[in-house]
Amino acid sequence: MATTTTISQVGEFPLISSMVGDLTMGQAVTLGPGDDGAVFQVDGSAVVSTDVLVEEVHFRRRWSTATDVGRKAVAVNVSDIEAMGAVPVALVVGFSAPGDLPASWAREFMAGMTAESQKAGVSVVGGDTTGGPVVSIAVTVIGQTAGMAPVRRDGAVPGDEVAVIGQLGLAAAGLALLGRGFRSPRAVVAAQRCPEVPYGQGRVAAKAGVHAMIDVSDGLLADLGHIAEASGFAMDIDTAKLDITESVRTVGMATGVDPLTWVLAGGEDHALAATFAPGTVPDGWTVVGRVLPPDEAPDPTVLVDGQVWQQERGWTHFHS
Ligand SMILES: Nc1ncnc2c1ncn2[C@@H]1O[C@H](COP(=O)(O)OP(=O)(O)OP(=O)(O)O)[C@@H](O)[C@H]1O
Ligand SMILES: Cc1ncc(C[n+]2csc(CCOP(=O)(O)O)c2C)c(N)n1
Ligand SMILES: [Mg+2]
Repeated sequence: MATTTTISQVGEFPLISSMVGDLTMGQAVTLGPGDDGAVFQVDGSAVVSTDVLVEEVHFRRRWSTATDVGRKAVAVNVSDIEAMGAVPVALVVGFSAPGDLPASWAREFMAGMTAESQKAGVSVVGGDTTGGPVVSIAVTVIGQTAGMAPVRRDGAVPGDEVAVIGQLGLAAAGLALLGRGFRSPRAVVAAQRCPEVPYGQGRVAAKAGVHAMIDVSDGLLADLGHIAEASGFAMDIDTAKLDITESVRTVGMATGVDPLTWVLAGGEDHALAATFAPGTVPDGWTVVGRVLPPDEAPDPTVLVDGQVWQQERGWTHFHS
């Protein structure tokens, strides 16, 4: 019977060597993995963000390959740097796993991180590896402002156009499918395994003078709600302007779910949502609503077709 080599059989330091062996460093990196710290240059202010992925909470090993999880760990982190209008530079990864994890899983996870890092233009410069009860991944990403002000959540003003770029609803539709034991349509399942982050578009928005921006990790309404609250103004989303992808409609029909609920409240697509002065929305972005003056809507909330949305607005941890 074939046996699988586990990470406990390999041992901590040989495991680390096998995980970092194929990493390549970008030009800004002067010292990569191997010392007590990594060293790299940033242009302007450093922008830092961190995101944790926990097995059975953010992914299941029977739903996603190690490569998918590695790619997702990079994508969800770089997405926050995009949302700040900054440029990603470096990542560090905390990796915990049970001793019986196949060593190949750990190596393929790093191959996924490497592939997505190359797509996003960022280097994995270091990390930490420990034992733990389940696979847990904590990635910290460092970006640079490179001559532009960081884009915050509190800059929306009445009259702004609310616009999005990237996918909406696919990852949630994919989760619904995987949870029911299906593996197709492929596009939605792929989006749940790893989102298609619109790399570079955060910077495009910053150059266009975007007023406020966020990445859609929990759900469009929940995340736009953070902009509304931070800025102190309400927004109205016009559902007729939302693009509901054909595959999301198909999954909705098959499962008896209104696909609009995934587009409005499904998390994990890591699209970008932002507000712009009228007429300044960059090419490729879709205008889906507007920021309202206080006399039209006094509470800083997100309305849907002018009405209060009575259903879920997005994902929250710790819900029962
Ligand atoms: N344990 C913590 N300690 C300090 N700050 C935290 C902690 N958890 C969250 N924050 C901060 O609270 C804010 C909201 O956190 P959250 O994880 O919701 O970030 P997000 O960007 O909205 O989501 P995502 O990372 O999924 O895109 C962020 O500024 C984050 O840095
Ligand atoms: C096994 C499994 N169960 C549920 C989900 C759905 N899910 C988990 S976290 C999250 C929001 C973003 O998280 P965070 O706020 O931590 O960035 C969503 C929609 C999943 N992906 N896998
Ligand atoms: Mg975010």
